[in-house]
Amino acid sequence: MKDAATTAIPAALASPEAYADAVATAVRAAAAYYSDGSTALGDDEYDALVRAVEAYEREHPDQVLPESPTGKVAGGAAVGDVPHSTPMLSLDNVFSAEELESWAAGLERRLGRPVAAWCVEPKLDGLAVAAHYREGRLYQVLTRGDGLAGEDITHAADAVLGLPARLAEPLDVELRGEVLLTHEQFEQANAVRTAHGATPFAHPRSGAAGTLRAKDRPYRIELTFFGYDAHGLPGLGHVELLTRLAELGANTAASTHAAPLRCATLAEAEQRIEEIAALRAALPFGIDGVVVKADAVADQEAAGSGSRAPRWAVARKLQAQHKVTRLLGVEWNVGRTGIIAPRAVLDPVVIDGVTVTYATLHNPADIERRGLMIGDQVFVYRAGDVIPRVEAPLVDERTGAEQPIAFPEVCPRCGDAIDRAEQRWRCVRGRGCQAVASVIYAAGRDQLDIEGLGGTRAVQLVESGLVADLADLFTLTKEQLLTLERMGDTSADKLLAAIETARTRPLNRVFCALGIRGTGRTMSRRIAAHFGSMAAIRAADAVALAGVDGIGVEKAAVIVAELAAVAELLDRLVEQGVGTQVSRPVSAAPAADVAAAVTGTAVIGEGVTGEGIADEGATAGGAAAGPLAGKSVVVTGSMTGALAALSRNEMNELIERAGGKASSSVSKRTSLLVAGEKAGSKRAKAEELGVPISSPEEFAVLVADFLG
Ligand SMILES: NC(=O)c1ccc[n+]([C@@H]2O[C@H](COP(=O)([O-])OP(=O)(O)OC[C@H]3O[C@@H](n4cnc5c(N)ncnc54)[C@H](O)[C@@H]3O)[C@@H](O)[C@H]2O)c1
Ligand SMILES: [Zn+2]
Repeated sequence: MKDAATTAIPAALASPEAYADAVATAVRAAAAYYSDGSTALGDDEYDALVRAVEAYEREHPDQVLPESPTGKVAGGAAVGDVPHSTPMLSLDNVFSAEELESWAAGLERRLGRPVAAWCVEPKLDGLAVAAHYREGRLYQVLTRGDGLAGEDITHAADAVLGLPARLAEPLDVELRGEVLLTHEQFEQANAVRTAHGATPFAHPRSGAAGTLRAKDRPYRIELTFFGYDAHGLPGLGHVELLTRLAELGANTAASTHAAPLRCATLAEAEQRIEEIAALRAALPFGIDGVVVKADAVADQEAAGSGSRAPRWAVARKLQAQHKVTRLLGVEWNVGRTGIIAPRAVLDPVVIDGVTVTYATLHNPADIERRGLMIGDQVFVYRAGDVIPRVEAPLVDERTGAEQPIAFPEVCPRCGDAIDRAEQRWRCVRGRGCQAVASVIYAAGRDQLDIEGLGGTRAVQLVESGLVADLADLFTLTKEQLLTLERMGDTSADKLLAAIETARTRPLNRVFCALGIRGTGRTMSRRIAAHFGSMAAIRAADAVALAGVDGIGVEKAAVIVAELAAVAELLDRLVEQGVGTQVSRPVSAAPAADVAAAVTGTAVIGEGVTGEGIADEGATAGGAAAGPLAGKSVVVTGSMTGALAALSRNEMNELIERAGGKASSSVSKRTSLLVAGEKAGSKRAKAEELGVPISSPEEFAVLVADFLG
């Protein structure tokens, strides 16, 4: 698990002025945060700032400013006028396993004995409320406020799911817990708000805060309650208390995948923290940490509480999933089906350990609803592997220099008209929009290598209606070609011959020609060698694809989806006998000779199904044996001698046919560097690491059998 607050921690505060500045910044941020969430600081930055302030105050106790946020619930920024029965406290934070261990050691020193048991539960990212029941009926709900007194928000209670108006038993109790908007409730809330002409919430927590405090809204927004504390149910350990809350009819985190767990040792607790952190992206609501509590009442009472936080519980913070950054621009990309999708270009920002540069904006209507402008400070959300998204602009932070976002007038790829009938805009050509681009790509040297099929011809073929996709190329007749302008007898014959040659290109080239996202030349070679036939690739699910070296679960899912989108094209290619070759000797000879050489290699027929193919394919792909078996080979510089005519891609294919693995960078694990003329830094690196180096001529001898 990545540790929180590793980014943007301010340097230690060096002077009273720097300290005063930091305090002022934190106070401003907290005021914004607890009112409407419009703070320009991410939680990580805020926490780092407060830690710097704390460190300074430890060194200079005489200089502590009265407005300092340290030691106060809500950093002193929230208020209330209804006193609480007992203070509603905050939680102390730890940011790493080491800090958690030293916190636990401190607690056990204070107790003078080991903690009897721990409870580990999600830290729900909403706001704390106290719900008062008399004879089992809910009569008052309060916010945390400054911890001593809160605001009365009873009016909002009936929109809070999981907070029953009536308990299962007629008790006088006070339930405490978190109110939040689940991801789904957040989306619904913003849909409802924009439908009413209101600005969308910047993120779920500020949405929950705003919703609880608002009165007389013309629409209803549902929220969710998670109970984790109570007054009036004495003598129960924490896990027992949670069970009791559920019995009474309140929702608790026990109803989720990240259920609270009682752990006998701190090691077990740490493991549960990891588990909950790993579940984070999949949970239907936001969490900003994991809470560790001493479970036993005796331990809790003996430890007691400070003015800001209990001593028997601590929050292990996770990195924030919302960050503020600047919207630098908007790009418009045209998808395979002609959908024109806007994408935000961001000032790069690290979210949960990953640098985010682009974020989805869904569709043009979405941009308008959110009222985004270029140059805006925006909230960006990223959870796990999902595509980051822009949630909302920080309107208060505008300087006046922001520019409106320009929407395209015509299709940014083909220049034809845009169909704006749906929320998602689309090029009027639909899939055809991409035809020219994809035909040119497919005909490229590293794909099908069809000579004479460059830009002008591709446009001509598509415009004439003869070719709508790759498969159509293989049904072209001479008569059809002769109808095209500037197409004579000879050029038609030449083009048809080049296409015939392309029909026998090995599977990896044909697969690469499809232009599936996430599968460049290297990945296409691996996929072809792994599956052995187009039919097997087409039948592969995400699990099977994830079995290919270098394809993770996430990428596998993308490839499966893309393959499904071109399934019909794949079938037509197979029907036409395209891509049924597994491998061929690479040759510097002209295309006609290559075609002749192909007949000597393994050919896997179409229509064969099942695992047999994959095995055969692996052998035919040469991965199992050969002079380079088990070796990782890097090529650099320009090739000479027998290898002179090979492109880098062909060199890589050669390496893999000879049993090796082609790689692009030199490391300790590199077995051999093939260094041609003008080899530079890779050669130096190989020398430094003691990696064997061979010349192109020596290498050609080594793999002579595979050269054709
Ligand atoms: N970005 C900003 O500008 C800014 C400004 C102020 C505060 N903040 C954020 O708010 C945090 C401080 O806020 P805080 O004082 O509300 O503390 P906190 O949110 O870090 O922790 C205490 C709160 O956690 C909640 N909580 C959630 N699940 C819980 C559980 N299972 N058991 C017990 N409590 C649970 C309760 O509401 C409790 O009051 C900061 O660490 C920072 O991340 C950010
Ligand atoms: Zn178009």
